[in-house]
Amino acid sequence: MASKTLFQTTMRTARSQRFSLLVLSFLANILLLASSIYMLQVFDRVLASGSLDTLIWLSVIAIFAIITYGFLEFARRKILNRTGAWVASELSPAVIKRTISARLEHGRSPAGLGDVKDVRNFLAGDAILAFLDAPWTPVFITVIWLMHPFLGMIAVAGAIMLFAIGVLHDILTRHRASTAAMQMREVNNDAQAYVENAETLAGMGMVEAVLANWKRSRAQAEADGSQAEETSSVLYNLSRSLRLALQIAILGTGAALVLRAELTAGGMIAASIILARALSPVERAISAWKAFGSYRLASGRLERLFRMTADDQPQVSLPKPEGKLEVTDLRYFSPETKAPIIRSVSMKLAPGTLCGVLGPSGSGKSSLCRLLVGAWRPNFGEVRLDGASLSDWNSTERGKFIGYLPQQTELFHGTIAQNIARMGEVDDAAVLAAARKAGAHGMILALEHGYETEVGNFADQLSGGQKQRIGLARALYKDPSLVVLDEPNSNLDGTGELALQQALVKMRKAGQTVVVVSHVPTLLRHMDKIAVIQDGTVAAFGNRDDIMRDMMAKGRHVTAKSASQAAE
Ligand SMILES: Nc1ncnc2c1ncn2[C@@H]1O[C@H](COP(=O)(O)OP(=O)(O)OP(=O)(O)O)[C@@H](O)[C@H]1O
Repeated sequence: MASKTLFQTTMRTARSQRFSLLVLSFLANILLLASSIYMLQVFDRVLASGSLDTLIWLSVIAIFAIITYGFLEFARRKILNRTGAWVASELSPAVIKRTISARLEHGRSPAGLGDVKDVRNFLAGDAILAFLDAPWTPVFITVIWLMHPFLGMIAVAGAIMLFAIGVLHDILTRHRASTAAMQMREVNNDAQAYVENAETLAGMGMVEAVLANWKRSRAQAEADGSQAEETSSVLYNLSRSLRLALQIAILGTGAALVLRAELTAGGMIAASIILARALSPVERAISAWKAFGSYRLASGRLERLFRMTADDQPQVSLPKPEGKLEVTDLRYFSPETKAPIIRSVSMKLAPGTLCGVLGPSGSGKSSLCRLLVGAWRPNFGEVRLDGASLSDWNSTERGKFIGYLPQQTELFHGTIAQNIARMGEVDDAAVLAAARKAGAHGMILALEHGYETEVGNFADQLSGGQKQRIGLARALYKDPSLVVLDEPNSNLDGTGELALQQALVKMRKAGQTVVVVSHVPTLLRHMDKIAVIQDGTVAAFGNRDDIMRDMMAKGRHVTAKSASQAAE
C-alpha cells in the first residue's frame, strides 16, 4: 500500500478535532431545542395556568440555554478557525517546496498556495458546521413525528426534497464551477506576469494589446463562472422558498390538528420551530456546496502534487568534496514533451580545473549547468562529486558545496548581505570575502545602505550588472567545491569582467572546480579545458589550446579571431 503523504497526515490530524466538534455540536443542538420547548411550555402550561412564576422560571432557563448555546457555537467556530490556520501553516511551506520540485521534475505543478487557501476556507467555514449539524436532521424530524405523524411526514418530504435540490445543485454546477475556477487561475497568473514584465509591455506599447487578449480570456472564465453562480442561486432560492412553504404547511397542518384536538397550540408552534432547525443544515449545505466543491478539487490537486514529488530524505552527511567532477552518460528529456535536451554527456574534471562550455544557442549549455548543480535530476546517467552521486546528498547540504550563477540572476526579498549568504544565517566575514572576490564590494558600499540594502522586490533599484555581481558573490559564498557560472559576464562592464577573471584565477588556486558557459575570449583564455556542446551532446572536449586550434581550423562556432585570442 502506498504510504501516506504529508497532505493526508495533516488532514488526518485536522480530523482528530472531530470528536470535540461532535460533542460541542451534540450539546449545541440539544440546546437548540430549548426555544421550542419554551414555546410549548408557555402556550400549553403558562397560558393555561396563568402562572407568572412558571413563566419567569421558564424564561430564565431558556435564556441560560441560549447563552450557553452561544458559547458552544463560539467554541465550535474557534476550533474550526484554529484547525484551518494550523493546516494552512503546516501545508504552505511544504507546498512551496513541492511546487518547486514539481516545476523542476515535471515542468509544471498541479497545485499551489491557492489550493491551500481553498482547503483552509472550507475547514474554517460554514460548510463543516452544516455537515456537523446534518446528522441532527433525522433526530429533529423524529421529535416532530412523535408530536404527530402527519407533521413528521411533512418534515420527511421536505428534507428529501431539499436534499434532492442539493444533489441537483452538485450535478449541475460541479463541472462548470471547476472549469471556471481553473480558467480564473490562469487569467490571474497572466495578470501577474504582465505586472512583472511591466517595462517590456510599456516600452513597446504592448499594454493595450495584452489587456485586450486578457479581457477576452477573463470574459470567458467569468461567463462560465456566472452560469454556475446563476444555477446555484436559482437552486438556493428554490430551497429557501421550499423551506418557507414547508413552514406554512406545518403550521397549517398543525392548526388543523389543533382544531381536531389532536395537537396543542404549543405543539404546533414548537413543531414549526423544530422543523426550521431540522432543515437548516440541509439548506446551509447547499450554500456551502461551493466551498466544498473547491475543497474537493483543491485537495485532489494537493494530493497529486504530494504524490508526484519525492520527499527530500535526510541522507548520510558527506564531508566537503574536493571538487572532482565526473559526468557519465548524462541524459535529460523535456519533462513535458519528452524530447531529448541532453543526450549522453560525459566528462571528467579534476579539482582546480576551469572548464569553459561553448556551443550554439539552444544546444543545451544552460540545461547541462542545471544538471551539474543538481537542480534537474537526470533521466539517465550521473553527476558525481568526489565519487558520490549528487542524488546521494540531501539537497540543502549539497547546495553548500556548490555555487551556481544562472543566466537570469534573481535576487530574493531581503538585504544584499542575506542574498549573498543564500538567505541563511549571515556570516559577515564570508559575505565580505565573497563580495570582494566577485568584485562587488565597492559597488555595494556605494549604495546608500550598503550591504543592508533591501532587494528582491519590484521596488529594487539595482541594474542588471549589479544584480549579476551580487549573484556571483552568492555563488562564491564560502568557497564551494564546484562553481557553475552560466554566462556570468553577460551584464558585466570592464571592471566587473576583470574582477571575474581574477576570481577565476583565485578559484583555480584554491582548488575549486569551475564550469563557465561563455564565448568571451578574455574569459576563455583562463580556462584549462573546453567542452563544446552541440545538439545536447559533447561535440568536443579537451585542453583549451587543442580545442581552440581545432575550432579555428574548422571555422566552427567561435570566430577565428576570438579563438585565437583565447588561445593566446
Ligand atoms: N524547462 C525546460 N523544459 C523544456 N525544455 C527546455 C527547458 N529549458 C530548456 N529547454 C530546451 O532545451 C534546449 C536547450 O536549452 P538551453 O537553455 O539549455 O540552451 P543553451 O545552449 O543554454 O542556449 P542559450 O545559449 O541560448 O542560452 C532548448 O531546445 C530548449 O527549448
